[in-house]
Amino acid sequence: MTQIDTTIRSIHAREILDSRGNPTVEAEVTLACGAMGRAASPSGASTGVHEALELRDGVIGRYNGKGVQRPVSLINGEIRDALTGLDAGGQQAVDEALIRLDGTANKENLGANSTLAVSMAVARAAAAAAGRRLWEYLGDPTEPLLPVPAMNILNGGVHANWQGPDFQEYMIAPYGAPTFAEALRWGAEIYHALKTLLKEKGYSTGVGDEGGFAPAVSSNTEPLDLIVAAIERAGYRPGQEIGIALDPASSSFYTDGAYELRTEGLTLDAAGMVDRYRELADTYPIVSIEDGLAEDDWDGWKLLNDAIGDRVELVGDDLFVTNVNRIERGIREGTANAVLIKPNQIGTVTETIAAVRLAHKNSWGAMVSHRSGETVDTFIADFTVAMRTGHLKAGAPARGERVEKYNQLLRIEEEAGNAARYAGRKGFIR
Ligand SMILES: C=C(OP(=O)(O)O)C(=O)O
Ligand SMILES: [Mg+2]
Repeated sequence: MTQIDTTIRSIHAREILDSRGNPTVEAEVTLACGAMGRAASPSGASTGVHEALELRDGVIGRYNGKGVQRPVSLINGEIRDALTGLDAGGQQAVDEALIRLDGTANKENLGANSTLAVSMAVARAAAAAAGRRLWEYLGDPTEPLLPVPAMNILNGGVHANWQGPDFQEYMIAPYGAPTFAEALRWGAEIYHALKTLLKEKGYSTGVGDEGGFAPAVSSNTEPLDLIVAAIERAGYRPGQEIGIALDPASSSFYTDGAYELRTEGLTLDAAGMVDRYRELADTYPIVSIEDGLAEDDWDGWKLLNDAIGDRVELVGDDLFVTNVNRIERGIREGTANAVLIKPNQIGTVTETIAAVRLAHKNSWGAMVSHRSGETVDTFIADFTVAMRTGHLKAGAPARGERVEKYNQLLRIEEEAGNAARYAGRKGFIR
């Protein structure tokens, strides 16, 4: 049998638009055997200061400085030159070449948007050459684990232009469903029930960046009451069948030791925020809180983990930025019990896998995540199944760039057939 030649023959990048109408980078990698992989980098709005650099042109004029001509020409130049001739089947070696070429800890020379698009496209091309689906190629095809979708049905913070609550994301997690397909259906039904409820109450049903509604509520708890009512109206049991996950994204309302809850006219310190979260966890079926404290408030995080870490998943996003060095510190100091996994925070598939593995090795949760600025790229859906993370967040069960991830998971569940398992409540480890 002739060996399939997976040598990288050509790499091409172009500028495309993301879901916010901002330019982003798409890369195509073609192999000697003719197989091709295409992938696009997403982009955050509430980005952590410790994330790897997202390289943009910075010149006012073209897309108001948000252009990506530089990353595009880096891929079509230096990156193509360095990677051409390497074996796409060796993902780690290809990613190491990217890391070496960049030469900084934070992808400051090439930009994580450049490296990630290429890294993901390499994996796709290699999977295509091997005649395997991406989730099979990236993981163990005999153990596909379909994640609980944490669906963001009510948007606040910067994702709603500060018109809604201070907390950025209110998500529903249908862990009681028997399959992923059912979980998605339940979520969509609750989304529609919430829309009806909002209309009845005279709220706007306009949506934020991730497709959730963005009503001008008067507190950060009102969305929780609305969501519990929507769950019940759709015929499901809050707590038993559907959990609630929060991402306050608190770095965005934190300055110098003070958390400013503008909606409620209240300023709290870390201990005040911890009391608040404890109360919320006592009152509502909250299974997960992401970025409850700010990105460098390690002491505040520890307080929170000591207070409710035994019963609520506490996920570090801006705190850990998918970076093994920061995750290691978190594990050492006991500041959280889970990590959010965003591939573009670190910039290669291999480094993203390392972050998931480190979390799992320490019995921490790993929740894979989209960005608020997305494309229809579905890499994270396959990645979640392959890494068996048990949960992922990809926005509302509405809007093309969000549902495309969920729709891909429907395809995967079907492809996996009898081998498919739905993570259910175990998707949230606590
Ligand atoms: C998805 C998120 O938002 P962004 O992409 O804007 O960082 C988040 O904070 O988890
Ligand atoms: Mg977050």
